[in-house]
Formats: sequence, C-alpha cells, structure tokens
Amino acid sequence: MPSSRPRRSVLYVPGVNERALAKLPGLAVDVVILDLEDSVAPHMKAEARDRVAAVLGAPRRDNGPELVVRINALAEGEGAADLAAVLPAAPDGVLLPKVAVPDDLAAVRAVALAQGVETGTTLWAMIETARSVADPLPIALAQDGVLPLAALVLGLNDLSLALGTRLAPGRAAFLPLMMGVLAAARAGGLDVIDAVHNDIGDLDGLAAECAFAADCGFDGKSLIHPAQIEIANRAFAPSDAAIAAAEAIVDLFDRPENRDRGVVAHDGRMVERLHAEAAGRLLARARTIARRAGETARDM
Ligand SMILES: CC(C)(COP(=O)(O)OP(=O)(O)OC[C@H]1O[C@@H](n2cnc3c(N)ncnc32)[C@H](O)[C@@H]1OP(=O)(O)O)[C@@H](O)C(=O)NCCC(=O)NCCSC(=O)C[C@H](O)C(=O)O
Ligand SMILES: [Mg+2]
Repeated sequence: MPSSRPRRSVLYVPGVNERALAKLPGLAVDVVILDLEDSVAPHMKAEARDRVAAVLGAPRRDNGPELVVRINALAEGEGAADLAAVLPAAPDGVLLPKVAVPDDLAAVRAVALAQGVETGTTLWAMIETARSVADPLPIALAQDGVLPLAALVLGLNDLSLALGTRLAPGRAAFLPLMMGVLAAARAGGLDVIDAVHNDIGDLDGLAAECAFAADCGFDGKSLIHPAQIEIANRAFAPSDAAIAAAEAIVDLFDRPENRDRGVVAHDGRMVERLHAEAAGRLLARARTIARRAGETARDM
C-alpha cells in the first residue's frame, strides 16, 4: 500500500539558497526536497551539500515535513559525493533524478552500502527520461531492503525535452504516460507524485493541475514556491463532501440488515464492499491530515 503519511505538497528548495532554506520551519508542507541537482549551478555543488547536511542535522519537529534530498546522478560524478554528505544525517528519503532502468537504483544502493551507511532512509525515483516513462514497471518493482523504494516522482520538464512533447495547459499529450507511471507505482506499492507547475503566478492553473492529478490518483504535487503549498494540500486532501459520502457508505454496511450483503443500493447507486473499504481508507487519510494540521498549527 502507499504510505500512510500524507505527501500532498512536495516542495523543492535549491540546496544552495540560504534564504529559502531558512523559510522551511514556517511552511506547512508535507515533504521538502532539498535539491542538489538542477537548481544548483555546477560550481556551487559542494556548498549546497554542506548547507543541506546542516538542515538535516538541525533538530526536527516530530510532525515536521519529510526531508528528502535530490542527489545528482551517479554518472555525473557528483552523486556519490552527495550520498556521502547526506546519508550520515539520515534524510527521510533520497530522490534519484533521471532514472532510466532498475540498475540505476541498484547502483545507488551499492554506493550507499560501500559507504557503510545504514539508515531508515527511503529511495525515491524520478521518472523523467524516455526510457523510464516507456517502461516504468521494472523500476517500480525494484524493491530492496537497502534504501527501500517509497515513491515515483514525475519530471515533466525533462520529459518534455526528451520526448519533444510540448508542455501545454491541460497536459493532454502526457496523460497516457502519467497513468502508466501511476499504475506502475501502485503495482509496486509506491506513492506517486505529479510534476511541477512552472508558472508561479498562475495559481488557478496550478489548482486545475492539482485537481486533475488528484482525480487521476496521484498522492501529491511537486511544487517550487511556498505560495503553491496550500493549493496542493487542499486538492489532495479529501473534501468535506467526500468525507460525508464515505461516512455514509461505512455506516451503510455497519447496519444489521446489511451485515451479510455484498452489495446494496444507496441513493440510487450500487455500492459494494470494496466501496466501503475505499471509504474507510479515505476516512483514515482524512483523520491523519486533520491530526497533522492540528499539530502543525500548534507547533508553528
Ligand atoms: C523560482 C524561484 C527562483 C523564485 O524565487 P524568488 O524570485 O525568490 O521568489 P519570491 O520573491 O516570490 O520568493 C518569496 C520568498 O519565498 C522564498 N522562496 C521562494 N521559493 C522558495 C522555495 N522553493 N522554498 C522555500 N522558500 C522559497 C524566497 O526566498 C523569498 O523569501 P525572501 O528571500 O526571504 O524574500 C524560487 O521559487 C525557486 O528557486 N524555486 C525552486 C526551484 C527548484 O528547486 N527547481 C528545481 C526543481 S523543479 C524540477 O527540477 C522538476 C523536474 O526535475 C522536471 O524535470 O520537471
Ligand atoms: Mg528534471
């Protein structure tokens, strides 16, 4: 099953941007991706590693965001240095960019093992190459006890470049690929995170992308600016109407007259036990999110 931790808002922060890093304790975000890859200029990589290690080493709130580090690809030479700098500080996850094949995950695990680092850190894989998006299933199934795989993250900027497909509003051309990645993630029991919306000023466009991705089944949205967080948190949380509908379905099968029934009619619709199971999951997720919101409001 996907994680019980909400991963609705997944905010990239350039590992070298001191002011942006300083903002993190005040942000109600589910996941922070401390970026050592594309948002960091080649000559700033070492400084970014130091800054990110310092963020990871600082005291963390129990209910604070998951801290995931996006390392550079191993092939680019910086990836191993990134792992050596951040793994001892036990990030919640390491995000590997530009994954092409399952061997890319195996290579990162081998480097982590060779460095002798044992942590509870998970592995996240970016699906943003032609090869990985054409065949995401073997990647999603490449599970291991070392750096267990937790999530797939779509990267539509790189993918747009790789495929020559225009990243246009509505993203219709990408839909088959997005659903292929989503199905692969679910087959592997992983979470799956939608790509970034590049236009920071277009909050309506962001809300539309979030609503669409939530309908598709994505767990959350990659973000690039704090102004985008609240929209994603809302879009990927169950709405009040969805909670009320789920409560009604759970209640339906709890009634004595329905205890032995596999299917009942409710408001003119067929409802099966699988709907009650889904409703139960939605309610559990809503409770987790509400608890987290309460704790975050108290601690910030
Ligand atoms: C895009 C930005 C460079 C814009 O930054 P800026 O011009 O500073 O914006 P603002 O003046 O509106 O910022 C207001 C304050 O908020 C802070 N801020 C901005 N962004 C962030 C952030 N991501 N996290 C935390 N805090 C942030 C600013 O510092 C301002 O505060 P202050 O300085 O005190 O006034 C910038 O938003 C940015 O760098 N965003 C992240 C870019 C990034 O990480 N890109 C890489 C990941 S996306 C990607 O690679 C996708 C994938 O791989 C693919 O292929 O699709
Ligand atoms: Mg990318």
